[in-house]
Order: sequence, then structure tokens, then C-alpha cells
Amino acid sequence: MAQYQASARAHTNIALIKYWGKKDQQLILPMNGSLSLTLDKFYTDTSVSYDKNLTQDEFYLNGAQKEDPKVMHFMDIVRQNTGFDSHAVIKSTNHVPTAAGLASSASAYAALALAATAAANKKFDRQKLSRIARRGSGSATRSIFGGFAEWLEGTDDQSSYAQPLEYENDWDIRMIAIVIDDQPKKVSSRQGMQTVVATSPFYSEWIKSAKTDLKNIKTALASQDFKHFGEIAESNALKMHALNLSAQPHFNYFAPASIIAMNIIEEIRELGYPCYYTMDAGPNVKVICKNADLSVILRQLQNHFPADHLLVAAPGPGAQLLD
Ligand SMILES: O=C(O)C[C@@](O)(CF)CCOP(=O)(O)OP(=O)(O)O
Repeated sequence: MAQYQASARAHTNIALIKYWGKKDQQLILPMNGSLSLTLDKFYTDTSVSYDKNLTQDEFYLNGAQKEDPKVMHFMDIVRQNTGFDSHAVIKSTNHVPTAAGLASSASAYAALALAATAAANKKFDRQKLSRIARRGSGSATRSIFGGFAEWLEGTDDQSSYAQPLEYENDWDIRMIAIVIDDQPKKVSSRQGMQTVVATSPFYSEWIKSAKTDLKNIKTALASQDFKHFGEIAESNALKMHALNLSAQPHFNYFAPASIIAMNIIEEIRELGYPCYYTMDAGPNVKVICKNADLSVILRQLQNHFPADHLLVAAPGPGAQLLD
């Protein structure tokens, strides 16, 4: 590895128990714990090269230089953690089908946390990397790990980090991302969750319900009870979106095709094929199913969606150095 240079790859994760509200904006501490699956198909590669002659960080995303205050602020947090106060050239490439609209801050900040600390010759443990990634974007906390990961709610900067759940090795779980459209989000996750915390009359019930869901989904995972696992994930996602509909001003992430996709997945389930859906801060619908049922579920979905809008992913690895 060249002096003060490192590259890292981190994969996107999809939450099955959602993070949707902060109790501390600056530290990015969540209102509740969450649980996700890191996917093999979608990832970000990031290189960081420190250069003492730079007076500010330079950030390139997919080859184009970008002014991104969030990235600059994050690099200041990295410098605080490493004690290495040089600026850097940061080059990040999102390996997500552009039409997919799945590019996530999760893989971006997890890859940047690993590359930026490694380039400063720091070998932080995964817990500390998860805490640093959290300061970039909450969901990035979980992308430090592969497979299923739980982001512990915690009470402060030291106690809020993710840890792996070693179940995915035994499960043949798959996720199909149905690409509904790639229009830029009307409401960013950061804005969306701030609005619901401040205005949804259901918010306190959501926190209670999400904590129960997290406990129950871990039991379902441990006993490989796919039906309960899927039911809890689907219900938790819908409760998150109910917060958005009940906020002031209300908002939602649904496109008409999102609702159609949800109804189709329920029809396929009624045919006897266990499959459940989740949705995040965008119109795309993600189907959770077992690999054994993947081909028949894909065939059913291809009656309604173009094959190239159905992206299949399996559990993926944690953040890793590329040098
Ligand atoms: O991933 C989940 O638990 C659920 C969501 O994806 C939405 F459905 C939230 C992701 O929020 P994020 O982009 O991490 O927000 P930040 O901390 O304000 O950067």
C-alpha cells in the first residue's frame, strides 16, 4: 500500500427493522435499534490519498469532482479520530446499476470510513469503524459488517454501533430489488425522519413497536422461521411509511408501481411461495425470499416487470480493504 493511501469496498445493506429517527442529529444516534442484510450485488469502492500540500479535501464521485459538505464534515471527524490532520483526494465509485436508484449512503460512508482511516495507517477494530461510519450516515453503521447486522441503539457515541448476527451462513435468503424508477427522491431520508419525529402523532408508538419487532425478528432468525421473519420485516416497513403519511406536511415514497408491486408480492405469497416486501426512502420495492423459491418468484414478477428491473442479491461481505 502506498504511503498514506488506501482503497476500500463496502456493500449496501437493506434494513429489515428500520432506522427512522434520530435522538441526536450531530452524533447520529438512532431512536431505536435496527437490523439489516448486507447485499453482495451493490457496493461502493473508495480510494483516499492524503497529501500534505492540499488545503482542503477533493472529492470525486463516479469520476466527477463534487462539492459535498457532508463528505468534508465526515473527513474532519476522521481526522479527529486518527489524529492525522492532512487533507486528501477521495475517489468514490458506486457499483449500483444507475437506473436502480439503490445507491446508498450506507456503502459510501462505510467504504470511506475504512479507506480514510487505513490511509492514515490506523487499523481500527470493526466496532470503532462502525461508530465512525455512523457519523457519516446512520445506515453506514451496519455496512461495516456482512450478512445480517444489528445496529445497537445505544445511549451515546461510544455505545451506538453495529454488530454482526451470524445467521446468514445457514440461510439461503435472497433479495430481489424491483426497480420502480430512479427519479431523485422528493424527500431525503435525513429530512424525512426529522419531519416524522417532530410531527407524526404515531412516533412514540413506532419506537415501542420497532423495539418489539427487533426482538421478535431476532428470535425468528435464530429459529430459521422464515414466515415470521418476513411478516415482521414487511409490517415494520409499512409502519415506517405510515409515519410519513401521518406527518405534517405529509409525504410518501410510493410510486403507483410501488403499490402494484406490493399487491403482486402478496398474490404470489397466496400462491404458496413465501415472499415478503420492504421499502426504504424511495419507490423501489425489495422482495425477501428463499433461494429455493427464487426462480418461480422471478417468473411471476416477470409477468409484470421487465427482467432488467429485477435485481437479485444474496448476502454480501463486510467492508474490506482493496489494496
Ligand atoms: O436503512 C434504514 O434503516 C432505513 C432507511 O434506509 C430508510 F428507509 C433510512 C436510512 O437513513 P440514512 O440515509 O442512513 O439517514 P442519515 O443517518 O440521516 O444519513
